[in-house]
Amino acid sequence: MITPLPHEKGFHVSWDQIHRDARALAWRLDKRGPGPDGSWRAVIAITRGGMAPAMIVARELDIRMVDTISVKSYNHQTQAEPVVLNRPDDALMGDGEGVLVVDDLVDTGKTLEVVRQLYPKAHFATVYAKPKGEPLVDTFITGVSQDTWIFFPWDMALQYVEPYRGKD
Ligand SMILES: O=P(O)(O)OC[C@H]1O[C@H](OP(=O)(O)OP(=O)(O)O)[C@H](O)[C@@H]1O
Ligand code: HPA
Ligand SMILES: [Mg+2]
Repeated sequence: MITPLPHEKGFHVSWDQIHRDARALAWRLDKRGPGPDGSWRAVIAITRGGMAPAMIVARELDIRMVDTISVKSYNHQTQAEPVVLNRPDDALMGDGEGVLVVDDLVDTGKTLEVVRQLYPKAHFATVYAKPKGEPLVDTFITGVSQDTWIFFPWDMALQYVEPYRGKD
């Protein structure tokens, strides 16, 4: 028996696409920080999905202080309560003032809700956002419908597909 997927549509993102979109996110955030020149003082990546976008944002904005917070919410497409497994030193990040928290996407917003409680003054940025999560994110690049599952390049591989004529 085939178990139906909980999401009707698939949005497949290539490495090239995530690179372009994460760059667009960085450019949108440029000079919008609370520093005297609009700079941000640090980036926190929400692992694991936020690590690639956070690296690209930090590179574009020339931010060298980069740390991670480990949050696990999903097992494949099944959601559980988010658990914080590891987080930055409080002395470095404080209440999040001047800190960019970066993730690949916001879906229901539960992950960002947990991280926001830890860093109430941080700026929350994701590359993609679904409608339920939008109120939890300050800046994002592309909106995707709630019934869509986003497939990232690190979860996919190039695969052979049967020619159309060979299917029946
Ligand atoms: O808005 P939410 O409904 O909370 O979902 C969004 C979060 O879920 C995914 O992470 P996941 O927990 O699957 O871990 P991963 O980043 O290690 O893949 C994704 O990378 C976001 O962090
Ligand atoms: O649409 C999604 N794609 C990948 N990971 C996710 N985690 C929550 N929603 C998603
Ligand atoms: Mg994640």
